[in-house]
Amino acid sequence: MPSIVVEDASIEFLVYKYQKVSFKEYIVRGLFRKSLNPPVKIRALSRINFTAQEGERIGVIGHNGAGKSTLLKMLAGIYPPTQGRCHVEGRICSLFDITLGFEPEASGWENIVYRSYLQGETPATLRDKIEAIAAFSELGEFLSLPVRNYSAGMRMRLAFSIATAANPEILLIDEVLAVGDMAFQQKARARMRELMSASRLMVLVSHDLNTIRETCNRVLWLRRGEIVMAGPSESVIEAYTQAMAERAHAQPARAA
Ligand SMILES: Nc1ncnc2c1ncn2[C@@H]1O[C@H](COP(=O)(O)OP(=O)(O)OP(=O)(O)O)[C@@H](O)[C@H]1O
Repeated sequence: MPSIVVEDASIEFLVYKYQKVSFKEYIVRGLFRKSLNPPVKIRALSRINFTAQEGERIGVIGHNGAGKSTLLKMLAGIYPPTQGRCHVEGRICSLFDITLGFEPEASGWENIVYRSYLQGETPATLRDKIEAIAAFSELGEFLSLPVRNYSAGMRMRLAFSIATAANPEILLIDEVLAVGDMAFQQKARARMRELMSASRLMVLVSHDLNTIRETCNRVLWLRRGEIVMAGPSESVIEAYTQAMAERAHAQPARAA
């Protein structure tokens, strides 16, 4: 049975202020015996606790930089927690950063095969799906060409067609994807809806509160890496919108 258990999990990133240290900086900082490029700690998630079981549809909301994508990446196993524990049981499909990691010199067909294997397909299961993936992408003859020749939209179509062909137990989605042109977007939205209703556990990050309201039964509201509130979608969204309204109201007053 798919499940998620997150216990006291935190994630910290160490970032360096400068990508390169200029000669001037080298001299000035050397003069004052300061470290040339000291690392800065960014605490993206702080002591997160939550569990999710089969049948749950969890929405994650919050301001820019609140830690939503980091939470999703932790669940996908991309960022392990630097403290605490994150245990996810079940086959995962991650719908974010989907165009990363294509083999540019390989053809569209070859990329379908490589990626599908990474998603857990076997030669036997892929045999039944490969034509459907190709047809959904509508890339036709282009599938025989190296992916480096594709436009950004074509790459997105291919990535989306492959990623959504999996039958995951756990679906992790960051924002609603804008994929390809208008006609393809309609098709993609329908495919997303099918996937969402077929998945047994879903976590959706979005700024679109209507989408969250329509799709999720539980919501986590994050602020500066912490959970401010967790509970039934309607009550968390209401509290969040109220906090946003108060904030918008307070800002002009402060500026005045
Ligand atoms: N790979 C990384 N290296 C360093 N810092 C990072 C990294 N990824 C995220 N952060 C930092 O972690 C914090 C949370 O970022 P995150 O992308 O999770 O926020 P978010 O809520 O998804 O924001 P948005 O709504 O803008 O997409 C930010 O301060 C960000 O700068």
